[in-house]
Amino acid sequence: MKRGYSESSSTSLGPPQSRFKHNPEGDAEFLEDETTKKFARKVADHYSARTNQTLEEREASPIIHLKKLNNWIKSVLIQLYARKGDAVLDLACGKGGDLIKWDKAKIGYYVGIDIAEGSIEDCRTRYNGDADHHQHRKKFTFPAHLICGDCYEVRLDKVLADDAPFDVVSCQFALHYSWSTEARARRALANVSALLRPGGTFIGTMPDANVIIKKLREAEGLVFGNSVYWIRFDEDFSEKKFKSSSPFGIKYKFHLEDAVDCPEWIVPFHVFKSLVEEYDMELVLVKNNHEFVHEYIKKPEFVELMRRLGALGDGNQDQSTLSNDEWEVAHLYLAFVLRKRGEPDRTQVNGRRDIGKMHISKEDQTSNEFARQEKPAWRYGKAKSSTPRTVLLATITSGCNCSVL
Ligand SMILES: C[S@@+](CC[C@H](N)C(=O)[O-])C[C@H]1O[C@@H](n2cnc3c(N)ncnc32)[C@H](O)[C@@H]1O
Repeated sequence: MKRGYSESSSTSLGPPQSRFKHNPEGDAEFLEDETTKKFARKVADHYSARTNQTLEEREASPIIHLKKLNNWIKSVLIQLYARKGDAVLDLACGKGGDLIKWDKAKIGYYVGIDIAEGSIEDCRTRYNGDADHHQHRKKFTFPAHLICGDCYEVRLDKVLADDAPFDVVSCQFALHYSWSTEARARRALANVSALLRPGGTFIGTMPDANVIIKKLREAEGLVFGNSVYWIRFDEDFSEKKFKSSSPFGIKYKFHLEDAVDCPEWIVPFHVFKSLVEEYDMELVLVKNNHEFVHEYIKKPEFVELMRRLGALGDGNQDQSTLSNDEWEVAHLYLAFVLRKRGEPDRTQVNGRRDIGKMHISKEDQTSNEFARQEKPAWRYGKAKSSTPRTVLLATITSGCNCSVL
């Protein structure tokens, strides 16, 4: 496993695979139609255009407490599942907002990938010591490799052959962007599975389909929301029913003040759960973010972190706290933990916890809003024909603490 400096490079790849069977070694090209590409670009452009905020701008955000709450949730996941020396793959890493969290976990190596060029550039700046944000911050203790590319289209096992296997893969608030087609959803999971070591952990946060569909069904029309967000479904879904044969491509427009304004896709969790099993991963934990907060806020180490982050005020003079509307947005998301099947190679594991202790409790099973419709079980859709293409990935590599580019 390479952990030091390697040259920047461009890689041209065409993602292979059968669409309907897990076939990691398959080499048939799968192709995306123009609409899929257009939406992936729309998402990339949206995030790319979001500039870094100053500390003052950030504090003035109408969703500042929600941002802090989300950071707390991600920190808890990282503290629970990352261990000293771990090799970490951060899929859809964005501007590197989790770099400090990984540093606190004392990881040994970090690879961050995002489709948005602007975000990867901001991530690089942050890693190298951004003047505005981390003026007094010490350098990160782990070497990093940053890549701009589409994690849901490209075969990352080829791109990251020298970096794998990883102990932890993380995909925070981003996996649902892969659910625009079955091929992309499969590519995302095939990438995670191929890059995790046996016994390795996949942690993430994504929209909770059950909550969103329930809200849609309760709404008068196809739009619902509050003062900080709205969600709008297309007319195609005016009956608010979803065919069990098509669990992919259920698109809605998501607007979150000062954060998101782009197309997103529903991830029916029970389909997700059966799909991850095809890719040799098993569910360890799933909790709606409300439940996640209620559970982990009870633990002394995480209460203190919450106080420091200030999502619920600092317990002293600072009376400001999460608004009801921000709390409603938190309900739209869930946190999950998956484990790659197989026995970890103990000679290569960096003193991590006994993973045998993890289990799925009864409460971890989410209620299934989809089951209310007439066809309870989802089946996977049929393939559409497609034409060949290749994908360019630009990679930026940094050695131990050295600035890059
Ligand atoms: C809500 S942001 C989350 C960023 C980061 N994970 C965090 O928690 O701060 C979603 C991220 O997903 C990235 N993204 C969306 N589609 C992607 C794709 N196909 N490949 C890689 N990144 C993608 C976006 O560019 C954006 O940075």
